[in-house]
Amino acid sequence: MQRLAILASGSGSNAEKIMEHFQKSKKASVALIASNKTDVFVLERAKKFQVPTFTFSRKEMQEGKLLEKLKQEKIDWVILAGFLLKIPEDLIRAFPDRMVNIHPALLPNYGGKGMYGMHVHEAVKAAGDESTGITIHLVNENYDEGKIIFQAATAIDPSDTPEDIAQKVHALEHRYFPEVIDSLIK
Ligand SMILES: Nc1nc2c(c(=O)[nH]1)N[C@@H](CN(C=O)c1ccc(C(=O)N[C@@H](CCC(=O)O)C(=O)O)cc1)CN2
Ligand SMILES: NCC(=O)N[C@@H]1O[C@H](COP(=O)([O-])[O-])[C@@H](O)[C@H]1O
Repeated sequence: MQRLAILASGSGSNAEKIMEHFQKSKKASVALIASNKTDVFVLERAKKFQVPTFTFSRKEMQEGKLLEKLKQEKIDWVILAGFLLKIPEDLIRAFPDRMVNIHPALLPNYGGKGMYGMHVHEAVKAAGDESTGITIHLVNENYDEGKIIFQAATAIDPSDTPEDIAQKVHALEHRYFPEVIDSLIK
C-alpha cells in the first residue's frame, strides 16, 4: 500500500477530494496532511477523514524537519495541493518523480513566483483569455517548470468574474487530480 502525504496551505478542497478518492483504495492511502499554516481549514478536513496532520514553518522546512517527518511516516508520494512555499531541492531529490503539484492554469502560461490562487484567475481575466484550465506536473527546483503530466481546459465567458473562473478551475481540479494521482501509482 503506497503512502501519500498532501501538502496544503489553505482550504484543502483538493486534499478532501484526494482523501475521498483513496478512502477505499487497495493501492494507496493518504497517510499525512502537512501544512505551513496552523489555522487553515485543510487541517479540519484531515480530522474528518482521521488523517494525521503535521504543521511546520518555512524555517523548519528549510532545516529538514519536514523531510524528517516524511521519512518517519514512510511516505512514498508527496502531493502539493495549494501549497504556497517553494520546496527545497533536498526534499525534491528525496522523492524523484514522486512529487506532484497542481497549478490552476494552463502552464507555461500564468506560472512562476506570485502566480497562486486568485492572482492567477485575476491575471487570466485581465488578459481577456477565452479559456483557462489546470496543469498537473512533477515538481522541480523552480516554480511550475516540472514535467507536465496532465492538462484540462475550460471555456471562459466574457461575463465571468475571476471568482467564476476560480469555480470552473476548481471543478476541473476536483474531477481530475485524484484520478491522475491514482494513474501514477503502480
Ligand atoms: N520547488 C517547487 N516548489 C513549489 C512548486 C514547484 O513547482 N517547485 N509549486 C508550488 C505551487 N505553486 C504553483 O503551482 C506556487 C505556489 C506559490 C507561489 C508563490 O509565489 N509563493 C509566494 C509565497 C506565498 C506565501 O508565502 O503565502 C512566494 O514565493 O513569494 C508560486 C507558485 C509549491 N512549491
Ligand atoms: N500555484 C499554486 C496554486 O495556486 N494552487 C491552487 O491553490 C488552490 C488550492 O485550493 P484548495 O485549498 O481548495 O485545494 C487550487 O486551485 C490550486 O490549483
